[in-house]
Amino acid sequence: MAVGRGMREVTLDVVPLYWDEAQARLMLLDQRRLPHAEEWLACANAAEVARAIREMVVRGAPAIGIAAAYGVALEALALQHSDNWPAALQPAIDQLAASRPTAVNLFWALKLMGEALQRHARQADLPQRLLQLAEDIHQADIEASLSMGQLGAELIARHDRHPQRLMTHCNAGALATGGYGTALGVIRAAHAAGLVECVHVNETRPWLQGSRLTAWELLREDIPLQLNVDSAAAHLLKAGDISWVIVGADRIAANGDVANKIGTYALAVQAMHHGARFMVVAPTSTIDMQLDCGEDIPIEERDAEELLVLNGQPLTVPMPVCNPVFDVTPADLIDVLVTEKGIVERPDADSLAALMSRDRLH
Ligand SMILES: CSC[C@H]1O[C@H](OP(=O)(O)O)[C@H](O)[C@@H]1O
Repeated sequence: MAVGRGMREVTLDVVPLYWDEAQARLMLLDQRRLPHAEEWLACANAAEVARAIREMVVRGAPAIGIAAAYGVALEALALQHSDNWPAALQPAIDQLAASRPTAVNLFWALKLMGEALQRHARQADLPQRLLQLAEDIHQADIEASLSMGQLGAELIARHDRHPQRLMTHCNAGALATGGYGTALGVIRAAHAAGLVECVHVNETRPWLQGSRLTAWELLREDIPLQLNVDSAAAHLLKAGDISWVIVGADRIAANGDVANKIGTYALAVQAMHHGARFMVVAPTSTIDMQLDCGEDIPIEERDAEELLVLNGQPLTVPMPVCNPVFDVTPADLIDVLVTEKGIVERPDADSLAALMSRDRLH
């Protein structure tokens, strides 16, 4: 899939979801099966999309928002001849909103779809308009990732033009977005510019987004990596030869605090202590200007089974479990935020407000 309206053509090796025009279905690459199998799930309505989000068939803040947008379009196509059309769509939107609580992109996309629904409620082609909006949201996300990749790689080059050792956490790659990726988008662009000696990939327990998803993406493109257990990150940073820790985000509060995969906060403290720069890469659809600070971000708790069972096999015996799957990194631990609207050094409330008032760079 080649993309890039008015931008350099980039071939996207991995796209985690697409609209199947012939079947009128949303196709999702089942990320629970990767890297061992590439299986696609066809979604016919909003309930199936909501379940796929909840069960992490599709995951990653931007990808969740895009999938939810297609979910609204799917439901509109299914309900367009029902009695109380288009009011009948609201339960589906509510069901999608209830699928996962932390990634604000989900609510951002549903808000856009809801506004379009109101604006075009009396149009006979309302379902087609909603589908076009979902496709536009998807395309805009890909273009945002391409822009952020370039901006982040140029920033890395400004600090040091030699090949460098980088570290990433979880999966903020093509699989977490509409394609190309946020943190991995920067790593892809940096690798293309000859700036990557090695990517240290944190396995990211318990769901293993690093060892199963990020590693799968990097191996496919021959981007050099080394996998490590999460608890080795501090030891690796202590050696002093990792120049950047680069991560994605699920929700960024108005003061610059960042919610991301559990373990990100510890990584930011370790990076600060050992002199590695900390880069967060996220489209502005991840910024929640309605939340003053990170302590207000809802943190998802997932099932105990994620810690106790792996691939259907018990890892240990049943016991009480605490499984928060996100944490909040205070803005003062973040060296730079890369968005499609530009770069913010040392993000805070003022610089984020200024960023959000900017137009997109291109
Ligand atoms: C580009 S956003 C990716 C973001 O989402 C991941 O969470 P999950 O796999 O639970 O959806 C993780 O926080 C990544 O940084």
